[in-house]
Amino acid sequence: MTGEDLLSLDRIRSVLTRLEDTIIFSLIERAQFAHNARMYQRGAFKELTDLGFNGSWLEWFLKETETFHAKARRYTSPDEYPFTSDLPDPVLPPLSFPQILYPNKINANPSILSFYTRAIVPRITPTKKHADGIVGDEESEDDGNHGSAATLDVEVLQSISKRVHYGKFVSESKFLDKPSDFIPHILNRNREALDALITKPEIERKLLLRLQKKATTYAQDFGAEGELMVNGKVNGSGKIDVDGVVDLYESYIIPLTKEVEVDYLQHRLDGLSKDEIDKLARSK
Ligand SMILES: C=C(O[C@@H]1C=C(C(=O)O)C=C[C@H]1O)C(=O)O
Repeated sequence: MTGEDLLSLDRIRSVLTRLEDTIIFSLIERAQFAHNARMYQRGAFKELTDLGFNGSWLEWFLKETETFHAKARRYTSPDEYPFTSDLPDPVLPPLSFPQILYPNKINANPSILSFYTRAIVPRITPTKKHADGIVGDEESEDDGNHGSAATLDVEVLQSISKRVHYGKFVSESKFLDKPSDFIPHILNRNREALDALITKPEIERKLLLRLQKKATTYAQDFGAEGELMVNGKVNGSGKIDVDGVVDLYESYIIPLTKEVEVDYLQHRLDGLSKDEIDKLARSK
């Protein structure tokens, strides 16, 4: 596949569509376990502070998992971004990937980790509604499955991270399609104009409709039995908060993908001479 094929917007969008399934299925799996709020609180596990690690249980899981994956050269791939900083070098020589993206250091994972632990996990995990109708408190919302739940959290986070950072490929594709549209706004550092250029409302609308259908179907066909609270009421039919999946995309994943697109474009001319920029602007 040539660099041009790899940057085909249709091909890139088909990868984004496929990642919807990965994200939904990993959310369904995570939703089988309790919120386990302690897992996201720094210093909540004495076993970790005794080891000298002051982060949360999930941050420790990410560090341990990503340390191994880094040694296996996972993060030399242009579509893989770690949540953990200061990872070891790969034990294998890096694979040679075609240089498709313009060199950049954009990593949106801190934002992804924050919205996932604060807004998504509490919403998609079961809230026990006790016989007296009182929703469970933090203590009762812990099923002790801290290893299984964190393993699934890492899977969800890795799939959301891949999806959001694919915004770089989207931006490179749109930029090369019409550099003259973007260059004036990059030079003027006009984020608003760049955001308007990359935003495709119809694509977003169709995506959210498709997502609603997928999440409903998958939840009915693949979710485990169980009553979950959705917006404060027991949702006996669904096995995952379908509205929560759509909201995840509408309120977090799409806006963050577009932020990555604009961040990428803002640095797309870094290091180029005036002549090189003028040549790009004249090309299309
Ligand atoms: C990803 C794209 O860019 C933007 C972001 C989208 C998203 O995150 O789903 C969808 C359309 C655009 O507003 C695209 O054009 O496909």
